[in-house]
Amino acid sequence: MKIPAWRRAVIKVGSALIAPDGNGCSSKYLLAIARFINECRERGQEIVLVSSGSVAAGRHHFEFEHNNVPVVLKKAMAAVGQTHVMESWQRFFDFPCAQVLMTHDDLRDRERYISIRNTVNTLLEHGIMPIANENDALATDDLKVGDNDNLAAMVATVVDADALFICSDIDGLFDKDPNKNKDATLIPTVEEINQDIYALAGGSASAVGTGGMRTKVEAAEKATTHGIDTYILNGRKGSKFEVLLRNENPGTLFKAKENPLSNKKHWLRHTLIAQGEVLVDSGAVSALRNEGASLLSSGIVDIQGNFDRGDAVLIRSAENMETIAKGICRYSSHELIHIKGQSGSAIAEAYGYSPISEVIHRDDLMLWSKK
Ligand SMILES: Nc1ncnc2c1ncn2[C@@H]1O[C@H](COP(=O)(O)OP(=O)(O)O)[C@@H](O)[C@H]1O
Ligand SMILES: N[C@@H](CCC(=O)OP(=O)(O)O)C(=O)O
Repeated sequence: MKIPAWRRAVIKVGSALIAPDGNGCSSKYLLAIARFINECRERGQEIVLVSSGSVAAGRHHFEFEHNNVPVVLKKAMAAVGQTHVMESWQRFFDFPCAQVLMTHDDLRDRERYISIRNTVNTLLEHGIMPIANENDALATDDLKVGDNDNLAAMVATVVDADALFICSDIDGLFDKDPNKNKDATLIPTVEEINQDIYALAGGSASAVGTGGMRTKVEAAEKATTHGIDTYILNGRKGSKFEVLLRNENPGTLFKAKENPLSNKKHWLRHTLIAQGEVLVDSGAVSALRNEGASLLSSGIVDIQGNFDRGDAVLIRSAENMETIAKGICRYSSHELIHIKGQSGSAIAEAYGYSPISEVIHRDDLMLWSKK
């Protein structure tokens, strides 16, 4: 069966392919990937590469105890390794490549998110191939995406790709970890990513990989809800790229959702991290779910966590703790403690000012589907 046609794709290449020995870059597996990229470009298709490997490529410059690499050393490895990663890729191409480094902090800020999109689009318009990676040399844990599978899915949504190819050291998603189970079988197509699919996905077995299959399924969920077909394929096998060039499924295809989320709703759902929780009463739950209403202060029962104005929060039912929605809150947690449960007029009377009545405006709110 033929796979859906695509015009713009993100290809994610893991560390195990770039630095298979965990010590410097190797062209062993990159040649076949580069050939595929060249062929796609000749066909008029656009490619954005998300390349891991900066830490693995920079390791050999440092001395360290193998099981205990300090974070500061990893960042230094990434800084020097990133130049090797770029050099490695550029050698294969007659067209220029451009380095685009980002952190999660850049993606959750709406202006910087749009700025990344504009830069990448401009590079593509000029025939330059963007090569993205996390800015590991600078980012601290709370500013990071942390793995390049999720980063690649975010990049794919930023640039409105039609396809995401995750090249790994394994043929695709199996019904159990094939590195531990000889009888594992490949799942060629996933229509719906649910808890059963997550339950199959284990961690990484390699010394250089991050996240294993779990982060790949998370990435597939992010991308497919944006309408992007997502594939996991074995980047160690050059034949898999020939399969792709014949428009056939090279591994596991996670099918794109037919009714993708809008750009802003997707960003809210999959990129922003909730900084706290707002517990609401049953009236508010019903107004949010059934009437398309904004969240007003009168429906708020309790607040959990510390957050600032403009942070994302989860809205949960105080009755059964079910998550109802995620939204951008116009008040800080400290402000909400004072105005929770009160109507606009009561607040005006008590405090002598008229607050904005919507704590979370409808346009800044993303409903969860009902259990
Ligand atoms: N159900 C599964 N199907 C396939 N691979 C799995 C599964 N569960 C865990 N894995 C592991 O995930 C690994 C791929 O992830 P990872 O090592 O992070 O690679 P990469 O560097 O390409 O991101 C596989 O080699 C395999 O050991
Ligand atoms: N940003 C890191 C890679 C993180 C990562 O997800 O690695 P991998 O699982 O090999 O794709 C680096 O360049 O070393």
